[in-house]
Parts: sequence; structure tokens; C-alpha cells
Amino acid sequence: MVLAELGGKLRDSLRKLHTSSGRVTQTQLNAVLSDITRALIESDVNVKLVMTMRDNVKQNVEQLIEKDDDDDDDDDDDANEQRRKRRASNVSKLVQKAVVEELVRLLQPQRKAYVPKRGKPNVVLFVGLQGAGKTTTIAKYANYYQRRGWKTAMVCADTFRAGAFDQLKQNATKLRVPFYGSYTEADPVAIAEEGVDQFVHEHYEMIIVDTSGRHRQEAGLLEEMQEIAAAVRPDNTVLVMDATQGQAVYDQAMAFSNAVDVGSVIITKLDGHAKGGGALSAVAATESPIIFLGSGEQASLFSVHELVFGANTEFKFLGKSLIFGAD
Ligand SMILES: Nc1nc2c(ncn2[C@@H]2O[C@H](COP(=O)(O)OP(=O)(O)OP(=O)(O)O)[C@@H](O)[C@H]2O)c(=O)[nH]1
Repeated sequence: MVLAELGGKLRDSLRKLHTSSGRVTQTQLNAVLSDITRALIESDVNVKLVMTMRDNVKQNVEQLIEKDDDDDDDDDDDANEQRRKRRASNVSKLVQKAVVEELVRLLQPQRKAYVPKRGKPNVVLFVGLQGAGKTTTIAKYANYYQRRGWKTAMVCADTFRAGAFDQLKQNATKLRVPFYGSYTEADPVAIAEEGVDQFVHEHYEMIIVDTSGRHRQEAGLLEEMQEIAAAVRPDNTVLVMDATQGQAVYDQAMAFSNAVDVGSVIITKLDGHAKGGGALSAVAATESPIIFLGSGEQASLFSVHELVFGANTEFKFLGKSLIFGAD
């Protein structure tokens, strides 16, 4: 699906390094790197990240290729033909490996996804821009845990958008999940703290806190997130990102990541025209794994692997270990 197209393009590019002679020249490498660069940028992977990747690959393999070229010049002797071919083909594999490794390095989350623990309160704070899909995703997330037998509750600390509490309340009622919020209290920090305290006291295991958004990553929003985080001390802070934001995702993710301790990412709206590269950029910016992908307005969530990598493609391997930090 979403990233499969990008995966296909990357595989096609890498295949060009399998030449009949087995040799990889500087020109071929440049052409392959151009292909990969274009494919990544067209898929909305952050331009700066892509350029870093390209420069690193170049630096890592140039020496390899130059060595191969030198050796080749020396090996005029026909008797060395087989040996030369073997070595050349080895170089082609090493170049491929370098490209893949650089992609992995760039996109691999530094931290493991938070694993909620049974029998204790797990406070999960959702943050993100206005309209990213926090409230919708919270319903899906609550549904996911509730169905698996977790004692789940929701807190609405979004006092910014009129109707946010009603939206959460409606979802919670539909899912039969207890909720906490207020029509009169204007301080989101107070609501978050009181709601979380109440559910902790009542031994809820999964306490999900919704927060407000703004159209942009404004200082006021980020300060509010910091204050809420300080008040509820979340076990996990989930950044919800709208995949249709394309190249803007990286800067948004970076701003949130610098303000609060983002531990995981959920990407929404992958059912639309999003090309998916923004998701990869969010991983790079936050150094955090994507734990779920949202694709639709229904209250059900799919795991990333089921959703993105239905087919058993090479990119599945790439994606699993490099993008989503799966074991
Ligand atoms: N197509 C699609 N729409 C989605 C998805 N997730 C959320 N939406 C829609 O996006 C819009 C905004 O979603 P909300 O959940 O209200 O967003 P929010 O982040 O809570 O917004 P604020 O409370 O204003 O910060 C709604 O119309 C949702 O139905 C998704 O995965 N796919």
C-alpha cells in the first residue's frame, strides 16, 4: 500500500547495481543514488534527510569503487578474468549493502516502543496539531486496548476547540469507555491532572489523555503540552501526525519532539493521497517508532505491518527493521 510504491522504486534502483559485468562504476552509482534520492523526495521524505543519506552512501562506497577501478586497471591479464568478476560482483553487493544500511541508519528509531504493563496505570498522552486526528485516534487506541481486556479510560484536556469534549464523550460512550472532562474548567492542565488522578485511583490500566492542537506548532501549544506532561507524568507520549502534510511533517515532528518527550508516533490519514514519506521523516525527527497507522475514521486500528506491508516484499524486511523498529 502506502509505502509499497516507494519500496518498489527503491528495489528497482538497487537492482541496477546488478550489472552483467558485475562491476559498479562511479557513473552507475551516481545514477542509482539519483534514482533513490528522487524516489524518497517524491514520497515526501524530508529533503535534508535524503541529502544526508546520499552524501553518506557516497562517502562510504566511493573508496570501494575507486579500489575496484584501480584493481581493474592492474588486472589486464586474462587469467585474472574470473577472479576480477568475482571481486567486482562482491563490490556491487557491498555497494547495495551500504545503501540499505544508510537508509536503515537514517530511519531506524533510536528508542523501542513503550510496552504498556498490565495491572498498573499506563498514562498515555496524545499530542499533535489541530486536525491531525488525535481524538479519532484516541478512540481507536482505546478500542484496541479495551477489546484486549485492558481497563481503559479517556481524559479530554482539549479546552481549545469547542466541541472537542463532546466528540471524545460521544466516542467514549459508543465504546463504553469511561471518560473525564469539563464544560466549565478552562485550564487543560487542571483537567488532565484531575482526570488522570481519578482513573489512577480507580485502578485503570490504560489512561489516555487527549490534548488540544493548533494549526501550527506555536510556542503556546508546545508550552501547554509541557505543562500537561509535567502534571500527568505520562508513561508514553504519542505524537499524532497527519500523513497528508507531506514535507511539513518533519519540522512539525521536530518541534514537538524538542518540547516534550515523544516516545512513539501514530500516522493518520493514510487512506487518502498521502505518499507515506512523511511517516519516515517523523521517525527520523523523533527517533521514535511508529506504533500504529490510522487509515479511516472508524474506531479500529491495524498494526503497521498488516497495513503497510501486506505482501511479502523486500521492503517489508527493510521497513520492519528500519522504519518501525520491529524485532
Ligand atoms: N480519512 C481519515 N480521516 C481521519 C483519520 N483520522 C482522523 N480523521 C479525520 O480528521 C478530522 C480531524 O480529526 P480529529 O480526531 O478531530 O483531530 P484532532 O487532532 O483531535 O483535532 P483537534 O482536537 O482540533 O486538535 C476528522 O474529520 C476525522 O474524522 C484517518 O486516519 N483517515
